[in-house]
Amino acid sequence: MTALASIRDLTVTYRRDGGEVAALKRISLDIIAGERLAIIGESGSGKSTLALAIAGLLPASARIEGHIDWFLGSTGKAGAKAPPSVLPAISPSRGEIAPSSLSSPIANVAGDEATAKLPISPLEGEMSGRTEGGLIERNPQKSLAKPSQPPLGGRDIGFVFQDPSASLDPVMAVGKQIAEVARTHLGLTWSQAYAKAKNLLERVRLPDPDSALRAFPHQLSGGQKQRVAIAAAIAAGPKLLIADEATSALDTIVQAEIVALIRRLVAEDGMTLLFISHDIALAAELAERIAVFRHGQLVELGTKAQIIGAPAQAYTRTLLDAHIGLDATPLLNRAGLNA
Ligand SMILES: Nc1ncnc2c1ncn2[C@@H]1O[C@H](COP(=O)(O)OP(=O)(O)OP(=O)(O)O)[C@@H](O)[C@H]1O
Repeated sequence: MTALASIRDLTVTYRRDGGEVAALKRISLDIIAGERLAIIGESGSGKSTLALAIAGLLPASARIEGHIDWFLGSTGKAGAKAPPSVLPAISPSRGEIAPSSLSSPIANVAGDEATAKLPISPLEGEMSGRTEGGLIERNPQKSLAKPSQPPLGGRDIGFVFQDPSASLDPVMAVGKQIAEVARTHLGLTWSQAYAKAKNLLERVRLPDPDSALRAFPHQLSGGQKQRVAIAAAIAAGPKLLIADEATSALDTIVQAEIVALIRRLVAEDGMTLLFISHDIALAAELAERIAVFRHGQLVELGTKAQIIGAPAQAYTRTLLDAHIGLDATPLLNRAGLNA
């Protein structure tokens, strides 16, 4: 097992109303290549902040300490020639990956500088010497590989947000939105990119992909829009797919269908999945490992069986106890649901 990303001592502090909010406190965590890792915790525990930090999408108001080493590997595209712009029509304010994410501000560099850390904070050199707080992963994956170049948002990392309406351009046909990602990152012609978009719409099981290509987001249901957002997120063949509360805005049946869809696509494309949810039952349906966050700290990390069957922390037990229906038949196992 090798790490895709190795997060060390990650601390994120937001400036707000003249004060500071510590959103993440010295998080150390490996994301293993090919795994499905769920991040769970109550509202405000820092889950989204972690996702944004990994994707290099934190706002300028965030102070970042610590570092993330990436190991995109030989099949990684870190060395590939990157086009100058990424998803030009999609802005971070609408919840998508933007040109600012061309490289993570918290990542190491390769080559001779492989062990050097990039400046990680607007207030440079703020590596904390504190040791208290946060759970350090017991058996972090020791990777002998040199860190690779930081990932390119939209190409190496696909991001699916909670609200598909906010992440899709309302005045652009969905086919073009997907094709644009493929064209930008894979260097395809428009006609090749549209063919890819159609194939992706088929893969995410949108009915009538030919007409769906020409549809605008408002003509689609919430679940269909999320399928389009997922298609756009995977259009460039990212190694890591981050789904941040990607099903929370959907009703329970559609939620289960989208979870099933994500699981299928991740398996088909060999992606690593970071699935962020406040819903421990949903996370348990999808994840192989679960990391439990509370108040910006990683309080427990283990396999699904460990976390669900024998949680070590009282907080994890509370989360489990609070979840009515965890023992019920998982929605995904019920008949009639389509991925
Ligand atoms: N842009 C921001 N500016 C200031 N504070 C922020 C910002 N984003 C998040 N926070 C604060 O950081 C803390 C962690 O927030 P975060 O959104 O990461 O938690 P979360 O676990 O994803 O919560 P939720 O499930 O409600 O989305 C919270 O106290 C939140 O208010």
